[in-house]
Amino acid sequence: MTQLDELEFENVQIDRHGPLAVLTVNRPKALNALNAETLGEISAAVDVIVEDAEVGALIITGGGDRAFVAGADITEFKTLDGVYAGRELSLAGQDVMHRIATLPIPVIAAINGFALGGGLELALACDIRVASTRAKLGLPEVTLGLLPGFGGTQRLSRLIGAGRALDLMLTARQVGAEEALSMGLVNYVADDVLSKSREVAESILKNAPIALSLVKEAVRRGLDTTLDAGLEVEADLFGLLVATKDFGEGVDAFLNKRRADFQGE
Ligand SMILES: C/C=C/C(=O)SCCNC(=O)CCNC(=O)[C@H](O)C(C)(C)COP(=O)(O)OP(=O)(O)OC[C@H]1O[C@@H](n2cnc3c(N)ncnc32)[C@H](O)[C@@H]1OP(=O)(O)O
Repeated sequence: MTQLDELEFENVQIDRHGPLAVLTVNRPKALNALNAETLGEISAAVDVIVEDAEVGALIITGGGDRAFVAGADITEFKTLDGVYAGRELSLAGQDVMHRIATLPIPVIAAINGFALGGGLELALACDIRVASTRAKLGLPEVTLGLLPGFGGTQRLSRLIGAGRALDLMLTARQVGAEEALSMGLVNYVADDVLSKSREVAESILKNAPIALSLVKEAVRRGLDTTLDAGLEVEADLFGLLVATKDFGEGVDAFLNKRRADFQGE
């Protein structure tokens, strides 16, 4: 099995800091635009991260000091011909975003600059978004005669509501970090986005890992169904957690006024 530390890619860099992995999309000359190679590398990296029991949280960020990710690589659009090729590109991008969204560990987008088009869609696939004060976020696909095809039409509407999402998608305007915060598009704004993301990750990592994973699952599955069905999912997952050793540890730690030592069991 490939180890995380052994991975070597052209456009993606993985760093490990104990239980925290940092995935950097690293094509600064193209503002980290997602060409096919980079999408494939992100996907491969995520596959290895999911297998690595030592990794408890992931931060995704962009290389260089200007961009998180400035979208899908527009230079590759020139070779797109026809409905079928367009649909395949969209499905391929959606698949990568889905892999990130369904990772069993918390994922934080450290948005260190432009997060446009597929770049914002990448951030939307993460659980928590931290934006730099210099960040610019938007879905400008209609300026190219496209729509956000890496999950943006669906995830943005679910996150901030259809009205706000349609405003961003139809005007193609870019919003700064403070406006993004006010509309719930990002969770935090910080000067040092990586350090803030690490701080958020560390506070998450104090908690029980299986509980974190099932919180994600409950929210994700609930968004795709009715309230009644979502409440069923919640009760099922709650039941599973009550059967974990970590639940016993958490309750015992509370009652004995000590810090819990969760093992992910
Ligand atoms: C399903 C998903 C669809 C999509 O994601 S569609 C794409 C959505 N994204 C966009 O439309 C954004 C495209 N980029 C821009 O509008 C601009 O860039 C910025 C506003 C982000 C920054 O502008 P400035 O400061 O003037 O920089 P610069 O000279 O345009 O960019 C530096 C280099 O980066 C390349 N680049 C930027 N974004 C992309 C991209 N999305 N695809 C391919 N290349 C990109 C440029 O071309 C250029 O390169 P060079 O130095 O060789 O001229």
